[in-house]
Amino acid sequence: MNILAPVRRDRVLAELPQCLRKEAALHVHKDFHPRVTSACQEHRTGTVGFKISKVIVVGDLSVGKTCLINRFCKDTFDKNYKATIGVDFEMERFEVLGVPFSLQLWDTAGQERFKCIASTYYRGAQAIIIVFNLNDVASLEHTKQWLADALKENDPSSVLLFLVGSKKDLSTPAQYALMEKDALKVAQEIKAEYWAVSSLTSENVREFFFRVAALTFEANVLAELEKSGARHIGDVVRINSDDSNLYQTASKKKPVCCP
Ligand SMILES: Nc1nc2c(ncn2[C@@H]2O[C@H](COP(=O)(O)OP(=O)(O)OP(=O)(O)O)[C@@H](O)[C@H]2O)c(=O)[nH]1
Ligand SMILES: [Mg+2]
Repeated sequence: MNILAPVRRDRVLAELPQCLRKEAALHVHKDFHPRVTSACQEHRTGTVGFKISKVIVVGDLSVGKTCLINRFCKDTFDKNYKATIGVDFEMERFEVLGVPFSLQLWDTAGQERFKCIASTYYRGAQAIIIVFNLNDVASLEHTKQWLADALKENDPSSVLLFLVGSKKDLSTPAQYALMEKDALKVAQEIKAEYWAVSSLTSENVREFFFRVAALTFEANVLAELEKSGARHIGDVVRINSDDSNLYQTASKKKPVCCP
């Protein structure tokens, strides 16, 4: 008997959500990898349906990490700043191509004095979301350090990276355009997918988390297929091997940001 409540209707993904900017995307395929689609149709997704994927959210203090998670998970927004002390987490259940899939979203503290507690929770992440404030260029500059710290505890060759500009509602179109230019450069450098969101207005929040869920799911199923012997039938699974993968040529083994 399944004791878990059914997945909410608005957490069902039947198609691959698209990236925000093609210049800085993890990949630009229109659909899920064909091997993933067929594995889901044929119920060959192994343990993926039972797994919980860990996603960590890092970035400077007050950039809006907690608000971003709360907007998606609870559809709430608090205009008062309450610093996260250490870490907090939320569970989100999805259904992707008919397969249940769960994300554990770890909200970490940006304040220096809580950082050492928070960093002990970085390990085992399948995706890292680095948040900066679109109205504060220093917070963008600090993203590389946040990433370097998070990667010390994780495998850079398999973790998915997202660079998220927050508080989009506070910038004028001209200011946004300027900041976006710099942010796209950073995203390309660190091989992250770029997003811009507003937790106040909800702009792109749902689209962003759906993309995180979809890409994490896809990577999990491909890894599962590879593990279950895809190599034996001469059909090697390589997530980064397709032409339309923007970041295919550079090795992900050693990100630019890491010493
Ligand atoms: N206008 C606007 N304000 C926002 C937005 N997101 C967050 N804020 C405000 O920014 C402040 C900080 O937000 P938090 O989500 O608590 O920031 P945080 O990154 O979790 O901060 P730490 O927990 O200290 O690391 C709060 O006053 C929020 O109301 C947004 O999209 N638009
Ligand atoms: Mg917080």
